[in-house]
Amino acid sequence: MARPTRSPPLTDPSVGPSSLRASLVIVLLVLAFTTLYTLHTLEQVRDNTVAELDTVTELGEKSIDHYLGLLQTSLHGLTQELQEAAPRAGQYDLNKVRRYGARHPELVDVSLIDRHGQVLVVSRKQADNRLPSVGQQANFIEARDAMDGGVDFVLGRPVQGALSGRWVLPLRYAVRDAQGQLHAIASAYLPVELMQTFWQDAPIMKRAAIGLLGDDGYLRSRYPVPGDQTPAMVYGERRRGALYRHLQAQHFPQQGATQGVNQIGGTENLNVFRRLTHYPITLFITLPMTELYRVWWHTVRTSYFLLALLLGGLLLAQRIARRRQRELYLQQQQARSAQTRLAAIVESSDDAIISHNLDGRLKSWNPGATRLLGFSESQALGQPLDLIVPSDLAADEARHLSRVRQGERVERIETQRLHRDGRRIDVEMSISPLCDDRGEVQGISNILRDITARKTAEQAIHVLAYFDALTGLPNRRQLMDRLALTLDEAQRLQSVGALIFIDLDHFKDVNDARGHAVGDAVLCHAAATLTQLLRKGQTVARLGGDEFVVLAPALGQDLASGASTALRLAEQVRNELAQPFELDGQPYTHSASLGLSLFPFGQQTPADLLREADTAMYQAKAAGRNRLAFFEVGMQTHIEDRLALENELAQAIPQQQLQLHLQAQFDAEGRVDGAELLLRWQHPERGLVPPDRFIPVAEKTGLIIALGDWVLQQACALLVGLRARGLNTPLSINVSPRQFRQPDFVQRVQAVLADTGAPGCGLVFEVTEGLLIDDLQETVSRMQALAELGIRFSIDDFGTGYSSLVYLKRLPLYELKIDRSFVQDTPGDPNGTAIVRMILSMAKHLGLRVVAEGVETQAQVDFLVSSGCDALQGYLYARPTPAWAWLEAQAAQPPAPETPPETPAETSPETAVPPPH
Ligand SMILES: Nc1nc2c(ncn2[C@@H]2O[C@H](COP(=O)(O)OP(=O)(O)OP(=O)(O)O)[C@@H](O)[C@H]2O)c(=O)[nH]1
Repeated sequence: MARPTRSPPLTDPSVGPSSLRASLVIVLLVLAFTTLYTLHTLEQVRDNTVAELDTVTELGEKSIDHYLGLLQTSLHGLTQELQEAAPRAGQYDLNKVRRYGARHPELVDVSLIDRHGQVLVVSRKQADNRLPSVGQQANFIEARDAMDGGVDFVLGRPVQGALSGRWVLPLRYAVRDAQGQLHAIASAYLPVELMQTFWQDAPIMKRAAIGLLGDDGYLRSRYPVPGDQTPAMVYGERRRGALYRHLQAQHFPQQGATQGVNQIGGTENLNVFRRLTHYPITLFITLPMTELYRVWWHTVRTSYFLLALLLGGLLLAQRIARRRQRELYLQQQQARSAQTRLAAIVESSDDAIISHNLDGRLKSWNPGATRLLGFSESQALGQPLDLIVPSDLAADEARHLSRVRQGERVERIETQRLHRDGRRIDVEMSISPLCDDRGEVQGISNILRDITARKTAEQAIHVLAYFDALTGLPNRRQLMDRLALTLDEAQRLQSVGALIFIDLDHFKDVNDARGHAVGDAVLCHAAATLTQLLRKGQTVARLGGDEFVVLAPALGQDLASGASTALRLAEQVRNELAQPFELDGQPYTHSASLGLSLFPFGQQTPADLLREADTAMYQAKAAGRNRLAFFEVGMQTHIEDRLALENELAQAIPQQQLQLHLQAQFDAEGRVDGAELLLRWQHPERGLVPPDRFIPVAEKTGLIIALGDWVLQQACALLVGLRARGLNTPLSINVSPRQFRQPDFVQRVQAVLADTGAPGCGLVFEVTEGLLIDDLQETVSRMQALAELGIRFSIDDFGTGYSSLVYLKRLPLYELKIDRSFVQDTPGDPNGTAIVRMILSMAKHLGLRVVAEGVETQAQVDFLVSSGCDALQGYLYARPTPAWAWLEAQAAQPPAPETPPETPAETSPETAVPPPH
């Protein structure tokens, strides 16, 4: 494992200056943008408003200028009329003034005033007919001064009528003499309300006001007049507000706009103005800035709303991003500290913690791994995993790794790893996948724990628990375990095994005479001797003291064969133990008594079996020691006898103890129609051994092959003898399945026929139905091969096996032999009779000859002959006779005998029974 390196400390980006800076930048940007936008839009709104109001002032100026022009022209007309009609200066036709006043009802008090201010005439009738003087009135004086300066028309500042109390605009026109000197002034008053009607329909904005401001600083008109202002306040005072100050300062410019605090209302207003073309008056529209702002707000509020949304969104996004960063920071911090902790744990762990990539190259290696496996980190890293995996465990390892590659974990398995010095170390191993963020397996980690000490302890415990300390052999516990398993298996497979209980004879004496140590050595020697005798699957155990047990399973498939093998094994054990040996140069001999029990029997338990063998061993001790005893009563004798028979049968052929007997078969007329050869064993001590005793032994031991060959030889020789004597009697011999199935059976038969010169057609091979069951195909082809040599086939003991027309049809058969058990049942037993009839009918149907075996009574003969049986064989006709003697007897008889042959001297009395007719 690479050493943990100190990583630079993590800083929380969500609380750092950069985060604050980011927020600040956003806010500043938005503020800057907002300001610029505000200024820009405000300016736009202002420009638009100014443009809009300017259009209105332009129109207003034209119409008011025109209107005043009309008034001026009208008054000019009056003055011309007065001048032209005056015979001399000052002698004016005052009626013209009155008539003019009557024609212009919109004008209040049309009058003519002399230059001193004395009213000469006034259009409106005065109550007392007195004409006042206005010579002291400021606006008269101002007008006269202006007219003296050459101005003809003066639109004076508003005044309140002395009589009407109405505020009016004085219009004055100069009446001059022939020299152009001012002589009189024609006056008319225009009510300010009349002027206001001009503006009522003007397209100006709500809360805006429109008006006319004279260069003298007095308003000529204003619409509307705010409710808190009296006409005197509006028209009677000289203006001091921003507009007038601006006009004054700018020397009354033609047009323009200015902003400032208004005198009326005291509000900050935008003033747009245009000077009348022909009069010293400026038309203005004044609009409170609040109205402008309102319009501006109306224009921009959607944008501000969107902007606010944007800002809110940005701040929210930034807040979320900050939170994310914080979470990430915390996660990283946790991961970092977990990593540090893990690295420390890995570093200090006693376990080997290693990892490798998917190609099996080692990627990390902790000090624990160095301690456990001897390789330093630098020696191990980059090396293949095989460095530490024993080659015989590579397949296991590959299996584990393929599971881990699928994402599984392999937990706490016990295995071994290679140390640098080549030792194998027992380890407990857990393997886990190392996955990337997406869960893909990128590597594999191994945690290896040294379990050598535990294994050694387990081993020691196991040895103590299951092995005998002195001899190292399995002890009683282990024996009982194995016995239980073996017994189960034997019961399942139905194979016979044996348990041999061995107790050394007089072992106590060894201890007493030579000491315990020598006694121990003797026990070890016995253990070694027994171990050497063991075959695969067999167990020898020491129960304690001088008691040993040999467990030998699967000695045979049946009791007889199992028992005889067990007996041989036990004899061998006894023999070997009885062999003299040396200990420290001293010769020793000892013997042992053996008890033998076979299994499985019924519900035998391991304890039963051990007790039985023990009991048998005590019998052996009681019988004089150095011997063996079977637990089963009578079995020993039986087995011993059978073993002896096996040995003796092997000698029977070379010692010419076998004989061939012959039993003739007769046809319905009592003529010899054939003969069956029967094997007899004439034992020197046992006398005549019956075939049912030695044939099974021969079958089991394989001696049947040799016996079969001998019989075939003899039969052929006999056949040749018969033919030499002019007899064609066919001879039947029994062929055992084992003999028939020899791979070279056909060749052997062929060779014997050739050797002896016997004709194949003189031989009938009797086979049992059992032969036909296994591998029918092979049987058929072999029979056909033999049939080609002329040999015919007969099914022996027909009816006791698996009769089936299927195979009967397929076989090259010559005859069927009805088993004696059915023949004996005829004609009395209806079942037997029915079976025999059925066989006869079937044989007839298949065209086969039928021979009835075991015919003993005339009633049977009568039944069989009447039922169509072809040949009869049995004691009623002839007992088995030594074959060569029979041959001689046959040769001596005249040919074509009508009656069955006389039985030879040694035959039984039954053979003398007269033949059936
Ligand atoms: N040397 C030695 N002797 C042992 C050990 N365990 C038991 N013995 C002795 O073995 C002897 C067993 O004797 P037995 O089998 O009862 O009697 P025996 O002398 O063999 O006589 P038989 O069995 O009747 O032929 C006893 O004297 C035990 O003390 C051992 O581990 N070592």
